[in-house]
Amino acid sequence: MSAPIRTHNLSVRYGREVTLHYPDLNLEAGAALAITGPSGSGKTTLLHVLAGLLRPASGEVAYGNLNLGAVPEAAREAFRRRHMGYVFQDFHLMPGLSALENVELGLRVAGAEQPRARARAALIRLDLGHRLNHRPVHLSTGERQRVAVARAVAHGPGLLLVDEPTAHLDRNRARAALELLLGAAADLDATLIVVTHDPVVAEALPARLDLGAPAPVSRALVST
Ligand SMILES: Nc1ncnc2c1ncn2[C@@H]1O[C@H](COP(=O)(O)OP(=O)(O)OP(=O)(O)O)[C@@H](O)[C@H]1O
Repeated sequence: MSAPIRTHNLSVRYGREVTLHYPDLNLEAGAALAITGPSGSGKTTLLHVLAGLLRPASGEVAYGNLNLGAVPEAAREAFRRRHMGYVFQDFHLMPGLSALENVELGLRVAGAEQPRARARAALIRLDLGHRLNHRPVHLSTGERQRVAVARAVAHGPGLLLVDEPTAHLDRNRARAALELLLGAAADLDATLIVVTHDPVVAEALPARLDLGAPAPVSRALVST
């Protein structure tokens, strides 16, 4: 289920010293947005707020008719598990589990049926059929990333949140990672939000929110 995303008046506070204020977002269902800005401008923090992993000090995040901050934590978590996929910058794979088990675990947590078969299918779709039983330590960085993407998309989320997808990759692999994400989002008809320092990634997405600009730089689908 992909839904429009709207934020209003968002701010986040870390202790007394750091307060981050965000421009309002207004994304149509199925949009693709790059969040850019200098180090420390609050990109990852915004992704965490959009995922419901971090409570803002003020403001609202709404997915369609659901106001994420207004529902109890259990409902927020259930929504996150069913409808969101998150690819962390350093992947957050379980080191003791194989590629297949990592993706399967994500599906079990999401409450999906036939988690093993679906995990296998997701990995095969991402050309990892020959790495199903390898643990992360025995995979290349690009392969680990594909496992992380497979885990994020296998349950069919309507929203895919991705943090620095090309940070660890050379130019060719970065392009492949970008195509992988765009393809996965298109397959799912999902909204894609990507935090990135990489101009190639930012240019490939139709909408951009630049947190470092004096006033937010808006392209299609982002309103302030
Ligand atoms: N858990 C935390 N406790 C205190 N301050 C934090 C915490 N997480 C982030 N910050 C601060 O909030 C600000 C924004 O951090 P954030 O990681 O969101 O920025 P970013 O734009 O993603 O940076 P980078 O590009 O370096 O990853 C920074 O000043 C950072 O030091």
